[in-house]
Amino acid sequence: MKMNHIAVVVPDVEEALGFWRDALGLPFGGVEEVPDEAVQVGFLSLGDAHIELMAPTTADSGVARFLEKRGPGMHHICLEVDDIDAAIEELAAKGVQLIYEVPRTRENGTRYTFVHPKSTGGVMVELYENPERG
Ligand SMILES: CC[C@@H](C(=O)O)C(=O)SCCNC(=O)CCNC(=O)[C@H](O)C(C)(C)COP(=O)(O)OP(=O)(O)OC[C@H]1O[C@@H](n2cnc3c(N)ncnc32)[C@H](O)[C@@H]1OP(=O)(O)O
Ligand SMILES: [Co+2]
Repeated sequence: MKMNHIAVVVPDVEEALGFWRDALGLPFGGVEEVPDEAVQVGFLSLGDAHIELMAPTTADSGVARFLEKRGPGMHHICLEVDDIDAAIEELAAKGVQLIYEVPRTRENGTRYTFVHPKSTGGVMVELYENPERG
């Protein structure tokens, strides 16, 4: 298992690049819309992991509520697993609450789910199926 990304909620991705790309100098991969999650995201490279900047695109999403309630800041960490179905089964059997019991699939084919913060002591954990997995 390895760290894939750390996600930061921001009001505006382009504006947040002023620090993460322009001041810190992290390579930026461009802005993408993720309609399934009602977010606009921008990934910046950090070694073989990433920073994911995330801005809500609707007012009634979990991310919008997070921004409303808590303001901008850390939203989740994303860990890579080799087999997301096995990981979900194993975690569920241990009483861990998964947000998507059936993994969602991103446009790039990456399958993912989230562990509810209530099961982790308050840190939302996203699980990505290792995109290099054969
Ligand atoms: C771009 C795609 C993908 C990627 O490729 O990386 C992404 O990263 S998409 C990221 C956005 N999508 C998600 O976050 C989906 C999973 N999240 C959810 O389904 C919801 O946000 C939630 C976690 C189930 C919360 O539901 P919500 O309807 O917002 O309820 P509340 O606002 O009442 O929150 C309940 C409870 O949980 C606390 N909370 C919410 N978000 C977080 C968080 N990120 N980290 C820690 N805690 C969080 C919230 O504070 C509430 O706690 P209490 O107030 O103590 O009840
Ligand atoms: Co993420």
